[in-house]
Amino acid sequence: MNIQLTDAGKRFNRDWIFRHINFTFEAGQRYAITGPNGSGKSTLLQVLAASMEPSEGKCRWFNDMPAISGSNTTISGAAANTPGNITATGPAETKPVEADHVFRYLTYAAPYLDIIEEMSALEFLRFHSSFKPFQDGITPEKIITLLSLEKAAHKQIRYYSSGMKQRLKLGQAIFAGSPLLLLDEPCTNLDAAGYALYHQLITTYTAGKTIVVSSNDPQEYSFCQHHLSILDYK
Ligand SMILES: Nc1ncnc2c1ncn2[C@@H]1O[C@H](COP(=O)(O)OP(=O)(O)OP(=O)(O)O)[C@@H](O)[C@H]1O
Repeated sequence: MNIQLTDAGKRFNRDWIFRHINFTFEAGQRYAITGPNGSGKSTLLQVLAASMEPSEGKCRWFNDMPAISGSNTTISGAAANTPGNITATGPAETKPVEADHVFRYLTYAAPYLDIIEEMSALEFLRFHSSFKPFQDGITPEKIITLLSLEKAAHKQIRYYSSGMKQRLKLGQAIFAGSPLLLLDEPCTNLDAAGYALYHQLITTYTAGKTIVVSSNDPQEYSFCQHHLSILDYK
């Protein structure tokens, strides 16, 4: 997934959060959006996710993945070209993606996005995979093991600690087959072992994905080749 911002700006009421961003997020590359608290990192991430429209300028998306394999089962009526897996089966092609369809191409983990706490982790992952398939060979059971959540697999998520919930959020986002991975403060509530797990999962399971991390913590985005400072667009 390639994302192009052209003279993009966002304001809430009279306050401009950022302005005049001309920037392209290239497919398969890793980006950090940095800046102090309240500077607009999460707002920009939401614009990239098409969950928020820019107030001026444009945000455009292009799917330049190779042709896609994998199941396309969905609960939201997604079209047949919904990404089911990042496995290449044909030549690459570049197609614009409508803002309304961008959600089909991404997964997003953020402190302000809720998970369904009435479900167990296993139920939640199975539910999620019914409309956004995981990568080839990855099952909900395997994810539980990789996240070291075996003992709590059947426990309702509402009884999870904050760090366990964050592991689950990361697993749901990272193991998906979709080409765009958006992470807002991905290590929130994680301990040292959680940080290590995060880096191991990024290293092992995100080949070919476009990743954008919004963060103040260099440990969260140490693998990103490109940095975009929000303060440069005030
Ligand atoms: N829906 C909204 N309506 C009005 N103002 C908003 C809204 N969302 C965010 N803001 C304001 O926009 C500014 C940027 O917020 P944002 O959450 O993007 O910052 P951030 O850089 O991600 O901060 P942090 O590092 O604390 O997470 C803040 O001043 C915030 O109060």
